[in-house]
Amino acid sequence: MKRKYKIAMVQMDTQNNKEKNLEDACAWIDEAAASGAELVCFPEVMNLIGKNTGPGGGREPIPGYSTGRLMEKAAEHGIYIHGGSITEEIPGEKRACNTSVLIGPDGRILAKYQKLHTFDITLADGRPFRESDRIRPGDAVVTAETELGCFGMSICYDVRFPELYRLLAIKGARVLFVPVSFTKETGEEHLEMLLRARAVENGCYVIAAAQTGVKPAYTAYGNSMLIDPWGKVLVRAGSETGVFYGEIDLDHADAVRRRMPSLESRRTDVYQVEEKRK
Ligand SMILES: O=C(O)CCC(=O)C(=O)O
Repeated sequence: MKRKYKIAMVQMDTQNNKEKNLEDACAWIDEAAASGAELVCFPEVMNLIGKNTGPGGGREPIPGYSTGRLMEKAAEHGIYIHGGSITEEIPGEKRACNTSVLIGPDGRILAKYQKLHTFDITLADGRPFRESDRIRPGDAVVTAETELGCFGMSICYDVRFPELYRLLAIKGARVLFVPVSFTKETGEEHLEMLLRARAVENGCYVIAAAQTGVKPAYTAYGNSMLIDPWGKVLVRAGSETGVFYGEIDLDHADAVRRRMPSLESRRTDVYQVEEKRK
């Protein structure tokens, strides 16, 4: 297993033109691979965000067109790609899923995760935001054992539910994916705090590749971040699009867990976080 490697986070301003979004994504993968990144990570709904795509619009099966493009690129460069998320068509279902894939260096999908917590809130200006109208939540906690270590999967609003990340850590995750498309208002107040908390409490790296720019329903916050297991912000983007590089060092992650053994000090005789469906 590789203990130290370079990663790339792609910060995107995904709009209502799937072909352009994917062309941009592929160009960024080429750039990241050329610079030696072994893992390239994308934000939530990386392939299409638009008014006219309609409720659950732009959905695709997985594997399908968008994931296929990423799979080809992973195989071409022999790298891992975390596909942020796309809207997944579920046969026979009215609603789609908000789904992440992790693709291995041979171009195959190693893990698939469907967002567990749908973002249903009233925005500060009074407008309702109801992701569950078009997105059916998933029902599985997903980790992936790879040559780069064990990854834990999650998406955006999930970051507000610490039990999920505790479970991911208990299942062995050392690096947590949190692809985001946070609203500017909640991002400014909460994103860094939530990402750092999930990193510190679980002794894990957190990779949060983000959407930026003005979308039909909200302005995305940007600020892609890589956080180390001690809670340090190693890399932080602003509101610009592009590729941001950082390093994962699993020996450092081990050292942090030795220094602060909170996972080991849990009182499972008094309380327990439990996975209900496997
Ligand atoms: O939790 C938040 O404040 C934002 C979440 C969000 O935008 C999402 O899950 O799509």
